[in-house]
Amino acid sequence: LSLDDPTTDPFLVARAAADHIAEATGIEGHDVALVLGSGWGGAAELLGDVVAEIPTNEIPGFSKPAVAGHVATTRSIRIERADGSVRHALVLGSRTHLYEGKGVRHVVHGVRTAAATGAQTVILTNGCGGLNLDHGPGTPVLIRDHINLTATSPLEGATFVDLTDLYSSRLRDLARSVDGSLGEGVYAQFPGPHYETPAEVRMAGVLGADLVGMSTTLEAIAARHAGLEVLGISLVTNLAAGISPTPLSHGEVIEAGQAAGPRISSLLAEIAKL
Ligand SMILES: Nc1nc2[nH]c(I)nc2c(=O)[nH]1
Repeated sequence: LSLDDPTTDPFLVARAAADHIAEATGIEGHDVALVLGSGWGGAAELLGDVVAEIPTNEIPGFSKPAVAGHVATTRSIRIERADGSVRHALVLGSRTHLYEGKGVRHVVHGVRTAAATGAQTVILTNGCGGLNLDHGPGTPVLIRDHINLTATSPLEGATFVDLTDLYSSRLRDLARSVDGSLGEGVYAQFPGPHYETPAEVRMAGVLGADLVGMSTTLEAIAARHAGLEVLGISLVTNLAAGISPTPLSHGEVIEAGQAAGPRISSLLAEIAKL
């Protein structure tokens, strides 16, 4: 059963992955899945008790992490809600970017696996470049809609899927009930791995984008196709190329991401508990 074999049904691999997760964590079904992008790493611990932590590369369909030595783990977290009910969150340990060249099936395997575990909701987070000066580095922004500039799709064959309200307005309202100051934006995914030129950033702005990144849109499409309700949140880690009058230092970008860590981690934990 390999995603790289075109004759393999990718949903069978997701099923095998979900069965492995149930067996390895002892949790039969998960309710919500989280994909933690750059800057969002601290959220898992605030969600609740880590019931189980398993090596991601032992789950069918998840290949070895790109970064040698970094053992990505997938965690099952028990969320106790205010009304005393319990939900299980699956925090996917690794994200495959399109630019890794492993193929789009790998990019969306995590969300397909999440759906196969029984999750009804997926929260996709990422780090991105911002086009608006009022959403500077360190600002979390709710994704209202996306522009997929990857020229590809995770769906195969005549799989026509409506993407209206892809980024659930219900979940965006819930997120704002946690933090009313949260803004919204349109996220454009470029293939990467290079960053945009100032001209490409200007183009993205003309097209209506507020945020530019290299992930999320393909995962969101696959999540919707798999029946998941989607919430997307970006952390503006830097102003996109050409937006800042003064070139941003890398140190400032790292510092802004780290400074935002505690705030966005507690924000995400509060939202996931709803
Ligand atoms: N495409 C794109 N992706 C990003 N990821 C991060 I963090 N910053 C950027 C950015 O400026 N552009």
